[in-house]
Amino acid sequence: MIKLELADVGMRFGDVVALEGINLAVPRGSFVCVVGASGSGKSTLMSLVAGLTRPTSGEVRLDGYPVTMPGPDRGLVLQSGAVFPWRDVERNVGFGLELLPRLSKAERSERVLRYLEAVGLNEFRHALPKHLSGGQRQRVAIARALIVEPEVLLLDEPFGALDVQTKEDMQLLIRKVWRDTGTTVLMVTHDVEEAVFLGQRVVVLASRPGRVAADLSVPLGDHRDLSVKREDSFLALRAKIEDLVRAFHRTGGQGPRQVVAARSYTDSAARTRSAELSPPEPVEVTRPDSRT
Ligand SMILES: Nc1ncnc2c1ncn2[C@@H]1O[C@H](COP(=O)(O)OP(=O)(O)OP(=O)(O)O)[C@@H](O)[C@H]1O
Repeated sequence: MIKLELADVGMRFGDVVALEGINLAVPRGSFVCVVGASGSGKSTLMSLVAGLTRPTSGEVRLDGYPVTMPGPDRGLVLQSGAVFPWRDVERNVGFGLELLPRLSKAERSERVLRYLEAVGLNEFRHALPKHLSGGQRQRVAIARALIVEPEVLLLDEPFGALDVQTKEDMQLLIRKVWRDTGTTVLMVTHDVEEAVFLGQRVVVLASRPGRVAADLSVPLGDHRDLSVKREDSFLALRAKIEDLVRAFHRTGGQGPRQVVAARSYTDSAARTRSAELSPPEPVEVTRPDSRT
């Protein structure tokens, strides 16, 4: 059942420990969001899962096999919504299929059409990216990642640059795509509201070093519309997670005495029950080393 797994993953950049002892299992078909303050290692984690970089310790596994490089089994969408400016929408979306030579021309056309429709871009199929809005360009990037029908969709702050209205449209779109295709989604975002709305689980990263501080289930069911964001249970969970992000965030340069959380909190039991969640008590501790 486990699809994607990070086993004791660590990542150092010289003296900087970006990630340390990350253990995370993303089961097949699930939607997991990772949140954390700036510098907590979210993009580093995504880059490891995408296979763009290798961890300095531990292993990322997909279906039990180590991830060592990028592959069509993982579709990656970045905040920038990188698209080829010289290709029209249709040829941008169809790009990934060029790497799948076994498909016939008719199959390619059918798939391009299906994914253009899925992201609502059919009428823009012949437009160049420079004539699209930011949200439309991001739809192109999502369709291009989805069209190869990856095992796992990796979303790295994909809606970070969009206005609120477009962002919410995209959130609804990605939930629909997830439900319709049954793909596995791992998303990193600094937006806690977005993480709670989209995820079945929200993983909180502590910073310096990046590690899993909390892993909470979102007991909101899989059929959500935007009105859920105003419900008390949603607002309460959002507030708890925002408190956790704050509690586990360390800023540098403050000397040996820092406010950090004393222990990690992993609500693994909550993955199988819709239970009341309780955050850790952030406490003031004296760190043995003063390196920040
Ligand atoms: N190539 C690199 N070389 C050196 N340090 C790096 C490199 N990439 C990341 N880091 C460091 O690793 C830590 C985690 O960075 P990362 O970009 O993964 O955090 P993040 O949570 O994605 O931050 P943000 O939300 O600001 O994008 C930071 O301290 C960062 O300075």
